[in-house]
Amino acid sequence: MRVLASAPAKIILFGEHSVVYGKPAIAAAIDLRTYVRAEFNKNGRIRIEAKDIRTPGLTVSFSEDQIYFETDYGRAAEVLSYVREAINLVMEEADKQKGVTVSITSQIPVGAGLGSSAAVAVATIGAVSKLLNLELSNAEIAKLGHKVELLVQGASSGIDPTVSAVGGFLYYQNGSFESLPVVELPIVVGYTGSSGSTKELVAKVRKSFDEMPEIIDPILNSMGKVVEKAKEIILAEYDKEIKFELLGRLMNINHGLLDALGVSTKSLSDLVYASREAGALGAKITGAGGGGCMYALAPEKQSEVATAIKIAGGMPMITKISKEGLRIEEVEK
Ligand SMILES: Nc1ncnc2c1ncn2[C@@H]1O[C@H](COP(=O)(O)OP(=O)(O)OP(=O)(O)O)[C@@H](O)[C@H]1O
Ligand SMILES: C[C@@](O)(CCO)CC(=O)[O-]
Ligand SMILES: [Mg+2]
Repeated sequence: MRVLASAPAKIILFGEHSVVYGKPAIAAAIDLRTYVRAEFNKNGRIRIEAKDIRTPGLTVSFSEDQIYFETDYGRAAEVLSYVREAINLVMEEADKQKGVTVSITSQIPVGAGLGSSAAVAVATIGAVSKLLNLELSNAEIAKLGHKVELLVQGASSGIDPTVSAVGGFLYYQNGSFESLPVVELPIVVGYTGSSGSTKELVAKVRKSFDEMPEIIDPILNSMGKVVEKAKEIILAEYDKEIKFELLGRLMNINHGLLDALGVSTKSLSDLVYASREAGALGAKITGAGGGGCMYALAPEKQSEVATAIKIAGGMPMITKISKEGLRIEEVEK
């Protein structure tokens, strides 16, 4: 038997980082996907084929007629830890230990704030649980995805695996979520081309919080307030124009607060300011930061903002919200 599952990337519209401290956040699944194929194998081992992930810790040295490869196996194995933990949790849940081969292909840039870790965990849990005949709802898969992120990262709010499993537009707080009506947002995502590790960025914010709680706590509280206000605006019966203008202002405030937490970089802020100058109503980091992506809200200015992002050295992506979360694509008996 073979199963192919897929799960989407996400953008965090408002509230990354503060969501780890129990504040609310708003996120949407987008139309970039990670595909995971799972099948039984005969050798009884877990085999992971990650087709588009770079191997860290690889050193190659050349002499005239020979090539030497040295691998830091610890670092190479670490990169697959989201997939390994996802497979282990499903096997524990099913109370079965089987030889399974998992093969991954992904459209989502890695470490770029678009939830590649959550998508790979959710698609793996989806494919392997179907293979083992375990009937799990998408909400249960989201919980297992959250466990995977906690095991690998040490800290995670759970918003990324939840939005990847459930899809659509979500308001999330402390493990509970509410689906919001899908507003077609005219956004442009800008990718700096560099990456940041969520585990390290969440740890960096934690360190500042522990060292200067009297300064960091009010910033996190403000972020929570920005999210509450954004939800109010999304649900209000305003004209689109007013809605976008207000949401744009809140995005700019949220970006400033993220910068104050120390998770922006020069290239991220360059893309943010270039987008605003090209007519975006708002622009901010999306995801953990430290590199990766920002997004801009640019009604009727999407192509101007995309060009400005390109000129500022980034890679623009015009994406749509994906109503669908985890999807079982194929089951071959
Ligand atoms: N296609 C893939 N195959 C295997 N592992 C992957 C794949 N994509 C992502 N990962 C895992 O996820 C890690 C990146 O996760 P990380 O949480 O740091 O960034 P992100 O999820 O892309 O961004 P964010 O968490 O800010 O949304 C990679 O180092 C790797 O361990
Ligand atoms: C930085 C963070 O808030 C979002 C990463 O996409 C981490 C988390 O919520 O687990
Ligand atoms: Mg992640």
